[in-house]
Amino acid sequence: MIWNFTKMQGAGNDFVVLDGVRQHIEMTPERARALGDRHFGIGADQILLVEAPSHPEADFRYRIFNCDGSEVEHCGNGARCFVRFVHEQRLSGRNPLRAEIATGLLVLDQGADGEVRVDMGQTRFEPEALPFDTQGLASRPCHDDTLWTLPLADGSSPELSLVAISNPHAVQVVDDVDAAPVATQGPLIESHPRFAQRVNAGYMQVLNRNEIRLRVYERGAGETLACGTGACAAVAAGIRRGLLDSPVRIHARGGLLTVAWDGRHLRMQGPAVTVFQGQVDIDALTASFNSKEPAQP
Ligand SMILES: N[C@@H](CCC[C@H](N)C(=O)O)C(=O)O
Repeated sequence: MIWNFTKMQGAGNDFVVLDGVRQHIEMTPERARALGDRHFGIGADQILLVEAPSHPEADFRYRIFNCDGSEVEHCGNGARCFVRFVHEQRLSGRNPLRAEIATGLLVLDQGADGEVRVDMGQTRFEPEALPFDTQGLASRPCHDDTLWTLPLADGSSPELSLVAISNPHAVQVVDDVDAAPVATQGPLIESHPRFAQRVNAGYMQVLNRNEIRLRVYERGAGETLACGTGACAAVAAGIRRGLLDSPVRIHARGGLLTVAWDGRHLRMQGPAVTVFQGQVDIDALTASFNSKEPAQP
């Protein structure tokens, strides 16, 4: 079966975007893994699927798959690419657009400058929202936030802010984001058994009250060049810790995002770029991906 696709990126966080309105797309974890693979597939951090909505107030349903095949609740950089895709493919001329995600409705607006602004929906901070098992763990109040100390197998014990932007985030503050142990400690946090649905691990360096540097080890994708929901989580955590004031400029390795927070709504702004379009034989691709040698231990 041949699928048309579009390759897109938002601040270097890259996507394969599929129109599931005009073509029949049956996504599976195996197909998402094959599409996302950087050697056997097209290569992407996430696969985005645009479908007809089930919610009466939504224009489209927006589904997200990590490159490990897991379907997830939200993707901020992907949300901006979703708007550009819908407009460029002439699926709709509406602006703003309303997109249905697993946890509710997003409102997305493309400006004349090409930047897309997203109202990121509900934000929660209580451990059950991620969920995170706090039993027996040390914590301390920090301004309006609660920091949880999580002992890890590498001997480190980061102090984490918990934020759910529909998807789960654990954010820590570091002195120098370039020296942060993202590649080694990130996976230990991501798959820690206290996070029953795994977690995105954020590392934030505060430059001043309106500017941070950020790296994120993403659940199901590893470190990406930028993470939109991670940026929102870091800003909310930084404001709750008393370190930041809205709006905040976020320097990720792949580009610049801006996030504003009024205590209720998080609004994110940033680029969304089409890279190329193509066609893929999904059955042939999945078969060749599945025939590769298993990774050596
Ligand atoms: N890159 C994304 C987040 C994608 C989902 C995330 N890895 C998860 O599993 O929750 C973004 O821009 O927000």
